[in-house]
Amino acid sequence: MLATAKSGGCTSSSCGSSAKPDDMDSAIWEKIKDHPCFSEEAHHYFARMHVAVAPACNIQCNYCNRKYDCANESRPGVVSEKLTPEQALRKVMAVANEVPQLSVLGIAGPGDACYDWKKTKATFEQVAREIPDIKLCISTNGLALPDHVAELADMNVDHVTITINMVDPEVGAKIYPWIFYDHRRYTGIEAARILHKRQMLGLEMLTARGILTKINSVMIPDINDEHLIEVNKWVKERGAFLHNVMPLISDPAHGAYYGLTGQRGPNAMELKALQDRLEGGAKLMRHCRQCRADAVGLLVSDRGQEFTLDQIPGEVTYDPSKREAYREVVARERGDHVAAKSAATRMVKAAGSGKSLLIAVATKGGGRVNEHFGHSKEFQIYEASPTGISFVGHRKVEQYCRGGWGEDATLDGVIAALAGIDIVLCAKIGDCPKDQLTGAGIRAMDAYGYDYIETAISALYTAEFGVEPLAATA
Ligand SMILES: C[S@@+](CC[C@H](N)C(=O)[O-])C[C@H]1O[C@@H](n2cnc3c(N)ncnc32)[C@H](O)[C@@H]1O
Ligand code: SF4
Ligand code: SF4
Repeated sequence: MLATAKSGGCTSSSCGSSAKPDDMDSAIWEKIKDHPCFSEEAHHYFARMHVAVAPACNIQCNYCNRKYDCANESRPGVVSEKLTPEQALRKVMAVANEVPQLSVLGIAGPGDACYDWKKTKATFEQVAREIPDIKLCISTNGLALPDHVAELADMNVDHVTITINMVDPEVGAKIYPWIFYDHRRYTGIEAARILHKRQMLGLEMLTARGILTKINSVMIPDINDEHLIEVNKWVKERGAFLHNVMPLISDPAHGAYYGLTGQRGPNAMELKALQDRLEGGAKLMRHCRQCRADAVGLLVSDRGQEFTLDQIPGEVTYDPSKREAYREVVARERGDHVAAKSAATRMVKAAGSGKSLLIAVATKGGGRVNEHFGHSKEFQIYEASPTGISFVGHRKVEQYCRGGWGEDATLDGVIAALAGIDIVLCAKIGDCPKDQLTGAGIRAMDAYGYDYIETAISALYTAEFGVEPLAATA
């Protein structure tokens, strides 16, 4: 639960605070307020799980090879075991009993949820009967999507992700070697043209039904990076709710075409630079973790390996009590956090400094600086600037400290992953890693351990630029 919180509860300053952005429609807020992917704010509190019931796919992307599987590997398309809808139901109930943060069930392959439709539909129908309040979510390449939009609406699927990497078939032909559509295989420009038309049609149909759509785009340097500006315009015009520009993951060991031919992915700063250029267009998602098709838990930590079928009892009965109790705690904590956040933003703006800071935060959820430096498998990246405090992404790292000891080689990797970062905030850090970070030009501090992230950043920002912190009141 939120046991790491230093303070909480419904303080007088926070009572009645709502996390709903002022410019957001209440009906939309109701749909996203506990969806960790559709709301950055919600991802500090709520968890998703994917069930790998849809292995078949109707297209080939040059970056995807679903045959390669590794339990330690966290990337899309990877799973340890494929499930039948009945096994998936058992797993969802077992997870719901153990992970109180669970709010969303997604089907993200490992192939395509709309192409492997019968299993997707059977899974959703069975789960919705047992756990009616769970949100249902799918991820698709869009080719088969228009055939199923009406059924998605009937099943109350409020959230759909379409992967759209191009709106120009010339670009598409460099990403997709073939598609399988209407009982035959298409290649080259013709394949990309059909895929493009189906993706646009699917998006328009979802928008017409009020289903929230997130667009995933894989950023592939020199193939579609500049072109994603055009993609962002097209999807915004057709009502996309979010645009998630994700980096290509490319490694020859994964066996995908791009990895084998040396196509590189972007580094963290290149990704951020493109995302910054896209600001002002379709709203960006910057907190995607590119999860496995069997991921479980808060986005910050994948607990999927705790819930393989051999660890789940043969019969499971859903008990809603833990999820209900957690929601009550979150409702209180969240109001407190919102009030703290707006006070922090005011402080940063009032500092009147023209400068920016890039800050890496070690956290295990709840919106607080509450993870030890050496235990972190990722850092959440925030930018404090004259416009306020914003979440700008995350950097995955190898856990530096295992069993009380830190490996120098691992620390070198962590430092490399933190390139461009000014300050690291964590709950605890030893002298040795702190000195090495300092040597690399990155300051690390644990003075703000267990504070809300934004509260810590505002105190740091004002201290940094020589302005007295303002009273954190409304
Ligand atoms: C595995 S796919 C499953 C859903 C569906 N077939 C699709 O492509 O949207 C989930 C997401 O992972 C992305 N993905 C797969 N392999 C990737 C890679 N090597 N690098 C970055 N993203 C990748 C896909 O583009 C898609 O957005
Ligand atoms: S559509 Fe999805 S599952 Fe199919 S090849 Fe592309 S990334 Fe992989
Ligand atoms: S891959 Fe991204 S959008 Fe999908 S569940 Fe993970 S964080 Fe959410």
